Amino acid sequence: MYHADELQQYADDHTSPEPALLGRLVRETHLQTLMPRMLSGHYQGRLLSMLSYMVQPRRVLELGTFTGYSALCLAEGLAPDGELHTVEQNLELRSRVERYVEQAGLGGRVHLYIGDAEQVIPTLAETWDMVFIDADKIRNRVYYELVLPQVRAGGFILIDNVLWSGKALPSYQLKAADKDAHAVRDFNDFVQQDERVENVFLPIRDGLFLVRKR
Ligand SMILES: C[S@@+](CC[C@H](N)C(=O)[O-])C[C@H]1O[C@@H](n2cnc3c(N)ncnc32)[C@H](O)[C@@H]1O
Repeated sequence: MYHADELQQYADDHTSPEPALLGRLVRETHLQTLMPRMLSGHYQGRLLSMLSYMVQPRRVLELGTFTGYSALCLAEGLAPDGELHTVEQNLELRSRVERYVEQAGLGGRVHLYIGDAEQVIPTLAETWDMVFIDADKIRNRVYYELVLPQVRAGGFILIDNVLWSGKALPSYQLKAADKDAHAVRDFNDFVQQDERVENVFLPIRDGLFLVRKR
């Protein structure tokens, strides 16, 4: 048998390197933000990029931009006329995201909205090929129900942190007051019985749900 850390190291070592621009963004995020571990990082970022190249989406929606790491990854595989729309509630993150979007040559194709995702989603009159839900986990279900009608049949919703540091697992003794963890568990169980979609739970990093609208 092998240790989980060794497995992750091996997977990292056999995954294409992080583009230099993203490496700079990671460094800046660590130096200048309070919770740098929120960004997707090398391994999951390369997976998001790969999924984007596979789908070649025309319209991507992201909820929870943070410093823009996953947005840049998801934008890599956009169709030639594709656009990524990303929503972030923290105004202080705006200038950095916009700077990196420009440096990535994605100006005009990545649209950042500053505001609460629940308020912004209904204002976006788009049909999404791909949605990445990575904001406040307690509202995963709210976001899922808001975006699902806007996702095209056969389109994808990805949801991050569905393991919630292992607290999603039934053997973990959850405190009644741990509302985030209960919400993540309830959401995961809900998706599993939702006949509108097909789903695969990937136990990578902090858990990534792949959901396809039927
Ligand atoms: C886990 S981080 C996103 C990480 C980013 N997707 C990445 O992989 O690099 C979550 C972000 O969601 C934002 N957020 C939390 N609640 C939100 C809300 N209601 N509406 C919009 N953004 C929100 C937070 O400010 C934070 O920047």
